[in-house]
Amino acid sequence: MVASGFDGVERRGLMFVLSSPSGAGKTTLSRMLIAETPALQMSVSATTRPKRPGEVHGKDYFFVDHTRFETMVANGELLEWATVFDNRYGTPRAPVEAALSSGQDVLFDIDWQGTQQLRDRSPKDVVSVFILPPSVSALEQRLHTRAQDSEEIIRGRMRKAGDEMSHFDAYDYIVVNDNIGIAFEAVKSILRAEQLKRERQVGLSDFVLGLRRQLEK
Ligand SMILES: Nc1ncnc2c1ncn2[C@@H]1O[C@H](COP(=O)(O)OP(=O)(O)OP(=O)(O)O)[C@@H](O)[C@H]1O
Ligand SMILES: Nc1nc2c(ncn2[C@@H]2O[C@H](COP(=O)(O)O)[C@@H](O)[C@H]2O)c(=O)[nH]1
Repeated sequence: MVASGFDGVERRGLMFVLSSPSGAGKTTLSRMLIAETPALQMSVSATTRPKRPGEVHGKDYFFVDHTRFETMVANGELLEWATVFDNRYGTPRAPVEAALSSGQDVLFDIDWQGTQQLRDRSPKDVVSVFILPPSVSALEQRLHTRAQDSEEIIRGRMRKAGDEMSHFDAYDYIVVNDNIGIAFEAVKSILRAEQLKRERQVGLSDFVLGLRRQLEK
């Protein structure tokens, strides 16, 4: 729990999840959120996919081989895991649990399968946002502009975009990422509103009772 700034009022950390078809912009939005919200911790996933140019082990992902990934699964080291685009991806459990128990919010950039697993485990603590592209042509253009995947990989990701998008209705919020500034403001507002939800603020009853007592004096 973390103090909310008022005597006796504390807040439980929440799990803020962004999902989207590949290229819709969740990594970009995640980086913007982390840069502007010092108290928000990014969950760094483990993956068996090859490192892209510029990616840093331990910052963008923990790049591991299949054997290590399966060991992490067998040892219960992952909070959720899934196969996405023929690679394995999973969320290391320990840093997330440490952050949440100290009242810190955690940001996840994970697919629909992982979101479902987190929701099944902690339905009250998960806030999920699905990011949609403004059009299919914009999505394809973004994957090309990012210039980090081969033509074959881009084609594969475009083929699977429809399937990923079909899960939009399991999410709490939907944001269309056309203008990045507007999409960022929308995502930021969702996070702020969810942080202020009554049920996340522990000790409110006593706080209000204290205010009422002062009024009765
Ligand atoms: N609103 C936007 N307008 C134009 N380009 C954008 C916008 N949002 C993101 N981009 C660009 O689109 C590309 C893909 O974005 P990003 O890597 O954030 O997508 P992603 O959803 O995280 O993809 P993946 O699931 O493959 O990791 C990047 O080059 C990014 O700069
Ligand atoms: N279920 C999980 N999905 C994850 C995790 N980390 C990333 N992802 C998703 O994989 C795809 C592809 O990512 P990319 O970096 O290779 O482009 C994307 O949808 C991510 O959200 C995870 O730990 N669990």
